[in-house]
Formats: sequence, C-alpha cells, structure tokens
Amino acid sequence: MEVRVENGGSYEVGKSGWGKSLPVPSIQEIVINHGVKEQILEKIKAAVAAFFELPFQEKKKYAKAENETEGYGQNFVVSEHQKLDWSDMIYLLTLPSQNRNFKFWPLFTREASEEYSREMQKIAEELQANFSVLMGLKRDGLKRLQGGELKQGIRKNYYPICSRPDLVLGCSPHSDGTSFTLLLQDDDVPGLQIKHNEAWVPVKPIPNSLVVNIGDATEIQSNGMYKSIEHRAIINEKKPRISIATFLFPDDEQEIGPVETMIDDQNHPKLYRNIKHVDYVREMFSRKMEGKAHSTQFMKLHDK
Ligand SMILES: O=C(O)CCC(=O)C(=O)O
Ligand SMILES: [Fe+2]
Repeated sequence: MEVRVENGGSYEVGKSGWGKSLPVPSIQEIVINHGVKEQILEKIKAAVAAFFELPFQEKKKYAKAENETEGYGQNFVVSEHQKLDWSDMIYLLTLPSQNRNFKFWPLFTREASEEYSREMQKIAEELQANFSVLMGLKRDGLKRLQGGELKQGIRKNYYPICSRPDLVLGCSPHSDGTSFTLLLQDDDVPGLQIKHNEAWVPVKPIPNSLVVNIGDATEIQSNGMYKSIEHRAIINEKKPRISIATFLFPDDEQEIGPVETMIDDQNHPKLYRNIKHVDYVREMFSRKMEGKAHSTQFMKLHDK
C-alpha cells in the first residue's frame, strides 16, 4: 500500500482542498505544494545536522532539565529499566515568540529555526482553517475556540546508524498529542512508518514534502472523525537520519472536547470527554510511548 499523496491541493481550500483529499477517517497527508522555498528547508536541515554532529559536551550545553520538555535530551523516560529510543533530539517551544527560551537555541541554528518556524505557522493557519471547515465551523472556528493562535514547538530528531536496526526503534509507536504535526523528513533515508490496518506501512520520503500527521486534539475535537495517526520511526543500518517535527497545539488553559458541530445525539453521540489541554499533556508525558490506544483511549466516554 502507498500512502496517499495529494499534489498540493491541500491548503488551497475549496479547490482540491482538504475536504477532498482527507479521506474520512483520514490517515495522513503529504503536502507537496506548500509554498515553502526549498532553500529554507535545506537551511534548517543543514543546521540540524550540524547541531547533532557536535561533540556530546557541546550539545549538553542545551540539555533539558529533568521534568522539563524543552532542550536537548530524551522525553518519555519513566524508568531506568526502560529500553530507550535510538535517537538524539532537541525540542524547542517556538511560538508564541515571547515564550522562546533562547538558552536552548544554539546560536548558529537560530536564524534557520526562526525562518522555518514562521513558514510552518503560515501553513498551520491555513490547515487550521481547513480543519474548521471540515468540522462544520467557519474558517476561523477552531481559532476562536482556541482563543487565538495555535502554539508551536519544534522537535529535531537525529537517528544514528545501528548495526542491528532490527533490535531498536528510533522513535517508539505513538500518536502526537497535538492538533496536528508537520513533519519534514530526510529526503534520502526512509524511517517513518504509520500503522494502518494493524500493519506498519513505510512513508516513503518525497523530497521537500511535508507530512501532516493528525494529532490527538483533532481526534477529540472532531469527535473521532479525524483520527490521530499512530506512527514510529525505524533505524537505518548505513545512514543516519534526520527529521524535524513541528507540533501545533492548543493553549495550556484551553479546554478541548468534541465541537458541537461534530456531535448529534442520534448518529454521532459525544465520544470523548473534555479536558484542559495542559492536563492532557501531563497525562501523556507521564507514560512511555506505547502506541496510540494509550493516548486517546483514556479520553473516551465509553470504553470501546
Ligand atoms: O522521525 C520521524 O519520522 C518521526 C518523528 C516523530 O514522530 C516525532 O518527533 O513525534
Ligand atoms: Fe510523532
């Protein structure tokens, strides 16, 4: 099976837009004509590669504090007996810009990260407007519910080579606890896989494309119509791999729950409870990444 590719339409709403290209229930989208200059994508990839190639001592200067998510180092580590992902990563909160914590931003990556963050936000706004329309709201519907812009965080992943790739995973199975995620993959080295009909399906990299992964908040807000996508990353024996995940998510204080337009008592009863986004995230980070059922299941009103 090939993951569906929609040439661009995507965020030119109403033309070949999301209404058409997102099957219901959606699995995943790949956006090609996103309008971001190749040069900006190349620049961020080069900056990320340069960062991860630094000696450990240098990278450690950006280390995250225990119990914090921002900075260099692994998240979702809940026990010292846990098998860790075969990866290196740095996570930064990028928007709103007043929340930027520059002590975690390596100076030589700053310009590339700022530029990239700005471009991703333009796409995110357009996607959010499209999701609003798909959920029966006006274009600004989700943004209003949201009380403003989506927040943005960027996680840069580096997967070193491993002589026994069959024994490790780069990124354990999970769905993102976001509204949605824009993923820039390495052009040459495959690694991303999505779960579809109980099988792992590779998502072949298409140069300069962005993969849109639906996150848990959208699943909940759409009352289960647009399901978050379970995914993982595998390791390559010969080449290291880079990926850059831009997470778009609601404000901490925002309550997320199925939007009114997606509920109808007869055919589409409310399936998920409401929760403050910050509580959702707290719950998510207290667990290991163990697949998707783990993430949205606890939000279901009825256990099925
Ligand atoms: O490296 C990948 O392709 C996936 C990364 C990912 O899922 C994440 O950072 O949330
Ligand atoms: Fe992910």
